[in-house]
Amino acid sequence: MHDGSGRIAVQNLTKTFGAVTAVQNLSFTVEPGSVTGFLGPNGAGKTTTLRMLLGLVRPTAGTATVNGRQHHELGNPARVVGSVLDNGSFHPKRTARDHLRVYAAAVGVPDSRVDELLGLVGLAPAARRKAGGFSLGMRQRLALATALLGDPQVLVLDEPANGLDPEGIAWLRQFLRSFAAQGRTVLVSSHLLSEVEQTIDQVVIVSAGMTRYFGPLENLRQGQRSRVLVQPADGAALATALRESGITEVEPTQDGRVAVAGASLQQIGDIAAKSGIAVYGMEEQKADLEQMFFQLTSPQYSGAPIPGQPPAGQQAQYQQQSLYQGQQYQQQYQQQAYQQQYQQPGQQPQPNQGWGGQQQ
Ligand SMILES: Nc1ncnc2c1ncn2[C@@H]1O[C@H](COP(=O)(O)OP(=O)(O)OP(=O)(O)O)[C@@H](O)[C@H]1O
Repeated sequence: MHDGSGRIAVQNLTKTFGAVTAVQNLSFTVEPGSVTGFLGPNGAGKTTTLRMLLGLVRPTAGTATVNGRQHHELGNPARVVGSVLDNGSFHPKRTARDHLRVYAAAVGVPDSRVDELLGLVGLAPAARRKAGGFSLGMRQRLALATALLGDPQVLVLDEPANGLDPEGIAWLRQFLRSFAAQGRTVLVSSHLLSEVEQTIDQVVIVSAGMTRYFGPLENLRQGQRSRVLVQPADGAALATALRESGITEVEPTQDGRVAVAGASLQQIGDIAAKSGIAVYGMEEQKADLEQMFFQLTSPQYSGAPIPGQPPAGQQAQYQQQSLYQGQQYQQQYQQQAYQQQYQQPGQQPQPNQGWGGQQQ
């Protein structure tokens, strides 16, 4: 028997297709009661992972389970996990209603459920139209209705916003949130953070078939706190003055400015004025989650070592959550770039770089 938890657990999952490693030692968990985004660029291995979770592809190594069981062990899987992996597998001559009735019979639910779901996904007016003439967005809605027939505890959707109009996207967002609010589990893939950012509360980020981050989206946001870039006459003196005032997140930037986190423009200006340090400019940099996402996933394209990626074979321990880790790797990466910049012939560190040895 499965454990009924609604938990998705992916452990050390690997899939190779000949010479192509689509998924490499991937580990993450998805808890019930939340909407989890499964994010990564094209070709990152999202669909392959979901297909392994749904028993459509056999893993080369590792496991992907729902309720502690692999898909083929779930009994009547449609009652446990509903999924939309593609939206084109309808008999083109069959009406939406007939399509759902065929599946309802297979799952073992009454026809009344079909009409209920047609209404829920907004397809009631098109119930007697043939699916072959449906738009992409209508096919998405029909696919979702099919996934929901068995009233599953877990919903797995691959790029569900594809083809939906803005109204459809807003509806889907609302629907997924209320589904999760009932204590159910939602895993939804996308290659665009902006597309799912308002829907999800947890996130799994993959790149080149490997887990880059998983945990609350909020942690990722906090890691991208706003900061103020200050152009002072004397960076070292400003850093000292700020630290003496209890503002400790201060570091020099590559362009000779001072980056300050955890303080407002006004606070910094007041401290500088009190200490007699001239300030020629201040700029507030807002947190940019998209940028963070891009930094986490872009090495897939560049072939560069992935910051935050543990050495091969240690990914199971990498696991999650720690944005702190992510930040560390990011900083390490930035520092390397910084060092490389000044290692180039003819370039010297600027005089106000690295003061106080405080850069973290
Ligand atoms: N059946 C297959 N045979 C060979 N290679 C495959 C197969 N399925 C997937 N791949 C390869 O595995 C890698 C991951 O593909 P996958 O479709 O899982 O990525 P994805 O993250 O879902 O991408 P997208 O956002 O573009 O859908 C790609 O390099 C892809 O070409």
